[in-house]
Amino acid sequence: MSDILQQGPIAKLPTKHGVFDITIFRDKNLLDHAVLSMGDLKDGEPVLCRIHSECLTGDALGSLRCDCGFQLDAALAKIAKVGRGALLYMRQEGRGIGLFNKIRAYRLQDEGLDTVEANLRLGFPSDGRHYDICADIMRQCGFTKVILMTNNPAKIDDLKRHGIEVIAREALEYGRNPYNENYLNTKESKMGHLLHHQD
Ligand SMILES: Nc1nc2c(ncn2[C@@H]2O[C@H](COP(=O)(O)OP(=O)(O)OP(=O)(O)O)[C@@H](O)[C@H]2O)c(=O)[nH]1
Ligand SMILES: [Zn+2]
Repeated sequence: MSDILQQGPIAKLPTKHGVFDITIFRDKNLLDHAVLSMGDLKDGEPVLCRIHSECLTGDALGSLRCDCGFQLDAALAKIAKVGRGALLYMRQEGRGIGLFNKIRAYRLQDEGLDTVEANLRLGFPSDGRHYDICADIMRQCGFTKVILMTNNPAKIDDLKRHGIEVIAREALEYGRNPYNENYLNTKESKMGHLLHHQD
C-alpha cells in the first residue's frame, strides 16, 4: 500500500537556476513533499535525481552547521544544466526527528556530543528516514531508473530495495567549512557516507 494519498497539479516554479515544474505529493501523515523537475521524465532514460531531506536551518536560513543548503543549490543547478531531472524535497527534517528535536540535538552537540551520539541520547535512531515513499513518488512521476546525487549509500540501498534501479551515483560534496567539518567527518566515520573532500 502506497503512503501517497494524493498528487496535486503541476505548476511552474521559476528559480535562479531556471524554470522548474513543481508538484506536491501528500502522504498519509499529511506531509507535503515537493518534486521539482525539468524535461521529460517518462521517456525511459535514467533520470538525474536528488532526494533532499528538509533542513530548515540549512536550506532556508543559511546555516553553516551542515551542508544541506549547498547541496540543494548544487543539485538544482546540475539538473538545470542538463535540462532534465528531478529533485524530491522530502519533509524528513532532522533525519526524521523533526525541527524541535533537531535543535535539541544541536544543543547536545554544542555540549560536545557528535551528531549520532546526540540522536541516541535523545532516544532516537541515528537516522530515522526511509525512502519507500520516494520510490513511490518516482514511479508515479513515470521513472524507475535514476542517477542519484548523494553521498549516502543508505539512500541507494533503500531505493533499490523498493524497486528503483540506481544506475549510478553522482557525488554531491559542497559547502565544507569550519562549522560543519566535524559533522561531515562523523557522517563519514559513523554513517558510512562517501566523502572524499572534493570541496
Ligand atoms: N538529527 C539531526 N539531523 C540533522 C543534523 N544535521 C542535519 N540534519 C538533518 O539531516 C538531513 C540531511 O541528512 P544528511 O545526513 O546531511 O545527508 P543525507 O541526506 O543523508 O545524504 P546526502 O544525500 O549525501 O546529502 C536533513 O533532514 C537535516 O535537517 C543533526 O545534527 N542532527
Ligand atoms: Zn542541514
